[in-house]
Amino acid sequence: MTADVIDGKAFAAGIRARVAEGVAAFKASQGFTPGLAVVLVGEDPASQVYVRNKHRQTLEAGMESFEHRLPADTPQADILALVEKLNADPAVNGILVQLPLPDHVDADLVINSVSADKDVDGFHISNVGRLGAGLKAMVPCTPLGSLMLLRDRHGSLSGMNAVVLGRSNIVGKPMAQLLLKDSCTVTIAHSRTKDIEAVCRGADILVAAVGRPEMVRGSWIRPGATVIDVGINRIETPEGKTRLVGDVHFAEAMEVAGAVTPVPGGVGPMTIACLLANTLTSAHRSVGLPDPEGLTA
Ligand SMILES: NC(=O)C1=CN([C@@H]2O[C@H](COP(=O)(O)OP(=O)(O)OC[C@H]3O[C@@H](n4cnc5c(N)ncnc54)[C@H](OP(=O)(O)O)[C@@H]3O)[C@@H](O)[C@H]2O)C=CC1
Ligand SMILES: Nc1nc(=O)c2c([nH]1)NC[C@@H]1CN(c3ccc(C(=O)N[C@@H](CCC(=O)O)C(=O)O)cc3)C=[N+]21
Repeated sequence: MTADVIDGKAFAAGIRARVAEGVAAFKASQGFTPGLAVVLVGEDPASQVYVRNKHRQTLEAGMESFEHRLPADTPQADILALVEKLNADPAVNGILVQLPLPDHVDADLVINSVSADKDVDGFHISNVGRLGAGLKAMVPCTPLGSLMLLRDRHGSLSGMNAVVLGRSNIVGKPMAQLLLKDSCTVTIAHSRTKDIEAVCRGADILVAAVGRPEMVRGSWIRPGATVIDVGINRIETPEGKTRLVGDVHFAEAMEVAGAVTPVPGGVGPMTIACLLANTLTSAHRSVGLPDPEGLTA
């Protein structure tokens, strides 16, 4: 049997179209345009591509995009001063500080200096706490996008066994919180997990976010399971070129799973679409409008 390929690219385009409609309605009723500010420190080439894509898609959704590129040796105080300025700017509804930050910068300090209401990444400690406590929060984009794909496929996730591979603050932990909120039975596996293959084989839903190219083999997957591959790994081919692969061995997964997200074209585009969705949500909340329909967790 061959698994279904979950088309994250197409799904993300649909989300962006809905965001664009929401932005148009927001402008008409409120008389101003929602805006997203992105702060990039340093010249990491992968980050540059990603930031450029975000900029283009933000404009396509009808929002304002403010890019702030700072040199890698920018003092921490200057970064904090920029964030303060963006916090106070009424034209800015969402703020994203691209990670990783250079070593001389305290990333936690910078993340928590962003106003929690404008924290469209959902990384601020009060959003982390709010999500954990089941309160209204800004939800991290990658887990939110993954959840949307799962809900689209299954409707209700209630009672399903979900295994999240990876326990980072930006993907693994918030993913587990969202699955728990949707009444899955959630297991979080990580580098110290014993017999990780057997743990994964118990999953109806397997979310891989480890950053290890093709670590999840076909034998790790329960027949018919839904596999969400968050990993983005650039590897060298035998011909000396590079290509992107996920944390899941795609060809093997296709033989066993019920559905698999590809890399590229799976979770990645959903992350950016959810960033735009979160920015619209933040604009709604800033003026006391109800959350936009179908774009939140
Ligand atoms: N598609 C998208 O939009 C995004 C994709 N990514 C990608 O997702 C992947 C994960 O990112 P991120 O969460 O930031 O990564 P981190 O490096 O922060 O976390 C990786 C996690 O995987 C666990 N892990 C590492 N090696 C193993 C192993 N051999 N066995 C079991 N667990 C292991 C680590 O365990 P421990 O805690 O024990 O060390 C850790 O919890 C990366 O490929 C990244 O590029 C990230 C963000 C967005
Ligand atoms: N504050 C912050 N928030 C983030 O959300 C954040 C971050 N920092 N730092 C880096 C990671 C990584 N990330 C990706 C988003 C989209 C794609 C994406 O669109 N990928 C395309 C392909 C891209 C390509 O071809 O290189 C795809 O999978 O189809 C990838 C990676 C967000 N991150």
